[in-house]
Amino acid sequence: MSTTSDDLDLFTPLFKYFRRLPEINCFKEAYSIETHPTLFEHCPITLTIDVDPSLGLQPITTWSLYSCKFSDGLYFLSNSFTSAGQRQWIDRCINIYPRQDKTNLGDNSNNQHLARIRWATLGYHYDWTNKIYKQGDHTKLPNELAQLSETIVKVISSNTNCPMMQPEAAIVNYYHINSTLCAHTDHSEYDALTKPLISFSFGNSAVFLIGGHTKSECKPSPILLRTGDIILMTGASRLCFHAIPRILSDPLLNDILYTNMDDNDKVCWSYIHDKRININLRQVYA
Ligand SMILES: O=C(O)CCC(=O)C(=O)O
Ligand SMILES: [Fe+2]
Repeated sequence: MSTTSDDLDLFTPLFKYFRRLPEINCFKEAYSIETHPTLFEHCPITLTIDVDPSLGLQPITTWSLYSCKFSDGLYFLSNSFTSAGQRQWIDRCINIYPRQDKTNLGDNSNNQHLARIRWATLGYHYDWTNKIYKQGDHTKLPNELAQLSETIVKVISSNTNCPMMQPEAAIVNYYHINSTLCAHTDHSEYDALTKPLISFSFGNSAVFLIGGHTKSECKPSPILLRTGDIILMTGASRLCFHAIPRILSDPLLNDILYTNMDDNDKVCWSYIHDKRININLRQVYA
């Protein structure tokens, strides 16, 4: 069968390109406010609400919100976490969230297998084999995670046309330096597909590729995600193909996160210094 231009896969070649590109070039070529300022449109934040100090966030006046001109409905938010706040979220992802049985390892209640953890699900658990959520397969979404995503979505939606979202399911992804995440869309949220998906990055950096609704619709755009960055997928971007072709070792990570380490910080640093953690949250039901 011949391949027509309509079904030409534009995603995989770029995935392979970033998979192999020297790290220094990844930092230059993946879009960031510093390297590609014209691709981001600054959205002034006008809402001021009291933010619970336990969420590890900076005052809202310091947050920088941008809409991404290369992907309709995609928002990028930086400068919203304090360093101590990021350390606290990394600590939870290392010491609390993986201690349960909904992980790639099954039961990890004693956290003995942390080095081999790849994902943990919270709230409604995603069934990776059948690509569904089940009403009965549910544990409580940790309060602090629900509060964090509600706070951020509230601020973003008050300044954009992004709808509000009730967080019901979270996936925590753990990446080693050589890990990748293949191209996919997140479409299992039944009747909540008009609701945004929010995604937090901690630890080392990543190249995040976002393309179209099919792999052939458009060439994907590469975004640089660093520790503390947040992206929100809403509107057209909510159902776009995306992937992580590359984790990048961030030379500044120690300075950003772990100056003056106490004993617990040392444990966290020994894990995160060569990893990246992503937490993403979705509404599942209407
Ligand atoms: O690690 C990331 O930034 C993306 C994760 C993701 O796309 C997913 O879990 O569905
Ligand atoms: Fe995804």
